[in-house]
Amino acid sequence: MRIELSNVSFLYEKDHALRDIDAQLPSGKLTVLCGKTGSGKSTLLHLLSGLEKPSSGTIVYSEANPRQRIAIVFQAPETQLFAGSVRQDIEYGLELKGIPRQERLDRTSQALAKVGFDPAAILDRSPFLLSGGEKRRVVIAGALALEPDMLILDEPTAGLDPSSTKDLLDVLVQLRSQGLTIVISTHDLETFFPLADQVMVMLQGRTHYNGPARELVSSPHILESAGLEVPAATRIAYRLRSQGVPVDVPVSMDELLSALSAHKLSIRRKSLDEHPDTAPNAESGQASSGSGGDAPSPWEALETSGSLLKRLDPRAKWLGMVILSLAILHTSSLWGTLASLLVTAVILKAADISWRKTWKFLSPFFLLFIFLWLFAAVSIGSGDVSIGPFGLSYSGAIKGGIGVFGFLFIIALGLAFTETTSGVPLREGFEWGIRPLRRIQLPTRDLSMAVSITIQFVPWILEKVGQLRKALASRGQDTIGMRKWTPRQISFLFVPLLIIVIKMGDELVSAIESRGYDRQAERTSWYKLRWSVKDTWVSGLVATASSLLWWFG
Ligand SMILES: Nc1ncnc2c1ncn2[C@@H]1O[C@H](COP(=O)(O)OP(=O)(O)OP(=O)(O)O)[C@@H](O)[C@H]1O
Repeated sequence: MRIELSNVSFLYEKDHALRDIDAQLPSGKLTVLCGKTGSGKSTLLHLLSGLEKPSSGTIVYSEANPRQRIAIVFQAPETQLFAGSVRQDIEYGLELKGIPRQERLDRTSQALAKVGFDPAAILDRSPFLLSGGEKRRVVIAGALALEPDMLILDEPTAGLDPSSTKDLLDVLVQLRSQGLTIVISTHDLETFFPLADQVMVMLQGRTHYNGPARELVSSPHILESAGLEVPAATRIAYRLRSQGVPVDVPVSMDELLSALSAHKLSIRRKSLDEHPDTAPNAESGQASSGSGGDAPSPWEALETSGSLLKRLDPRAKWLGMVILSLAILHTSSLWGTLASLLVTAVILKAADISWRKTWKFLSPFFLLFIFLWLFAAVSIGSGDVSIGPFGLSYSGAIKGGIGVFGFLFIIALGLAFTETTSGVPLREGFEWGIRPLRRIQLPTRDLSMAVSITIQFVPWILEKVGQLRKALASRGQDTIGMRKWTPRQISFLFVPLLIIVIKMGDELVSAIESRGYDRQAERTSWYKLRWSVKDTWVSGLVATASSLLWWFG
């Protein structure tokens, strides 16, 4: 499959992740995509696979139905495994395509063999209990079982040991020789340059270079100006050339070694003092001590810039959040709901959060809230309108609607709060608020830590849900919206999500313990709470708005 991109740009919210990309990905070739972190590689892969649409520009595929013909393997393999056994996991995509049972099993076994497994030994194992390298190969087998025309791999060697990496490279070389078009995003230039038919270097969302790897290593300044390290073999070759050894610039260490075998090298020993590279670096000895004197802590530096809400003292935000939430919950009229909507909108604007982001954040709650709304409006037997055995009451519908919208506004306020307050200020502010409870022996410090971690977990979990949805969609689901998903597919989201959350919780506990967390010991805070005039003004405004809502809403 051949792909042609013309003038392709992509925006997340308001920020450009890709700008004006023009490129061709030739059929049956292996293209390596590299660039510094954040340069737009993963975004480009999502566009190529059809999981995202360009904000502008066009992507033309040489075949019809590209979504069905392109398989993508994302960065973290654990986000793509969801079934109880390796076999079920790989067969999932085939089931969606309506492939009969026996053919499914044959294709699954063949795909597992292609990535170096003994199918009989692994088919019934739980994918969650495999090692990182094995999980990655199972995910690739799942992609290959779909018999795609193009395979896209995002960081396939990250976290793999050298022998697993070599196994993976052998698989890729074999697949390319069978005509598969392969696109790989990677930071591992040493490993993939020797394989690449074409290299695309990304820089700040643009194509910085597009051409053969050999030309790229012949002009190492291109890699350097993109913030990438020139591969070791290339650097050694340049050093040798500068010292009079006539070697061609290689794309791999093997190539360099075989070029060197033609030369008789005599290595002159230099004393250490002659080496500028090994001279002690006076500046490096002056690393910052961390105590920093009056220098602001990392959190303080972060929170003195950005939106108005970001610059407020966390105590002002906690107070505002609590009194506004109480006032919103107290409203009982449609006017009160409209006023709450207005206040929430103003706060979201002050937090610089777009409507699109708010909508995306709230949408997972809609189903639950519609159910709660119906629950408030519908009763058995009585009501203003009868539908079979059920009755619909207008007053119940209005009361339920007011309550449901109130909760949605409070969740949106929570979004504004967590988006503008990082972990430490959030915890310090909360701890300050509940400090009086220490007198009744309440463990306020543990409580504030638990609350701050839990609050920060919410956006993280939503992001994981998004990744899992994309992983399922990449197996052949036609839409990445939730509406066309069956309950079984939705249930597939929960097992891996639960595993990810439990694993994250476990790692968090180990991290806290390994840092010597002692509940009794006094703590030195990195972050100083500072109340300013602006906090007083904003708190006054929020208190006035909350009082008006309370009395007139
Ligand atoms: N879901 C998102 N919402 C908002 N911005 C995003 C999102 N995902 C990525 N970005 C931004 O888009 C830009 C490109 O990100 P992308 O993940 O494509 O880079 P990358 O080159 O793949 O990075 P890495 O090598 O670290 O994986 C970055 O500035 C990133 O912060």
